[in-house]
Amino acid sequence: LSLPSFQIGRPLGKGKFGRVYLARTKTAPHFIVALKCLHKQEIVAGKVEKQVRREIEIQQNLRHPNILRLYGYFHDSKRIFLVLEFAAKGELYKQLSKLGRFDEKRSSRYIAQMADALAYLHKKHVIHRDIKPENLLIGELSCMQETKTNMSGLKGELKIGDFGWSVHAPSDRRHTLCGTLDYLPPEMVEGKEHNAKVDLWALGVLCYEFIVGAPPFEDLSGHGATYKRIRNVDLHVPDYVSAEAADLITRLLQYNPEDRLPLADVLRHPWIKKYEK
Ligand SMILES: CC(C)CCNC(=O)Cn1cc(-c2ccc3c(-c4nc5ccccc5[nH]4)n[nH]c3c2)cn1
Repeated sequence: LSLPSFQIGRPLGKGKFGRVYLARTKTAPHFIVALKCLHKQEIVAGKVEKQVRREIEIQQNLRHPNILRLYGYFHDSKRIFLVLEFAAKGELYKQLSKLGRFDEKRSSRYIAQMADALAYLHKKHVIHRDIKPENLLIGELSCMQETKTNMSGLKGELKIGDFGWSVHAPSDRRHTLCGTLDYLPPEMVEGKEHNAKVDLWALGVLCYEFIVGAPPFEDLSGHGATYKRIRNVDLHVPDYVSAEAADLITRLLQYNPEDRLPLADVLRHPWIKKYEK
């Protein structure tokens, strides 16, 4: 695996440490991949060498349909190249910005896929800690998967695209900084120690944002106001949201991490089961 074996295509986006390009292997079978180029001196300057090694280590060992694959990596004197899975339908948050919000069927299927991926991660003692629309991609469903997993009529399947990826796309809806604020649970806002249940809180925030089109505690008057709303779990569910969806959101957005609905129960929740067929 090395650079000359790839034909490089258009840029797909800018990650935190570098750019991502559409790429294809020169020899048959022609694999389409997302090739991410990291600059070594940026990693050294950013003192993130250990973090990048750890993220590569983690992502290389993960195998789940809703987690973006890292097929491998190679480097030359100045750069590290990550050979990542190509998600055919691109970045989820662009679809969310375009549509404003998703209907409950699509939201339910996406939340079920996220719960499945998080259950897999937690079993491997990986806490994601950064679940938000900017880190999610939408893949292509093969016709086989379409039938097998009853995802008929769904627009592709979700892929958690990062373990350290933030896009600085110009059209991003929110300033990257406060975007990260919206998904923080009370225990992290209050600087207490946290565990895997932070992902349950984030799943609740994600579910709300899919259906409503904005995160539940967003307060454009500033960080302090958002912190306060998170700490007070100041949640207002609009009345167009179905009772089952509101029930799942409320059971996840619990101040006390121990009170949050476990992933196994999320996957059995009526709002998830009702769209499974
Ligand atoms: C920090 C590093 C060591 C961890 C490894 N993970 C990443 O680098 C995370 N990452 C994933 C990407 C990424 C970005 C975009 C895509 C795409 C993609 N498909 C598209 C289709 C249409 C329009 C845009 C698209 N982007 N597929 N796979 C991707 C992968 C960028 N950074």
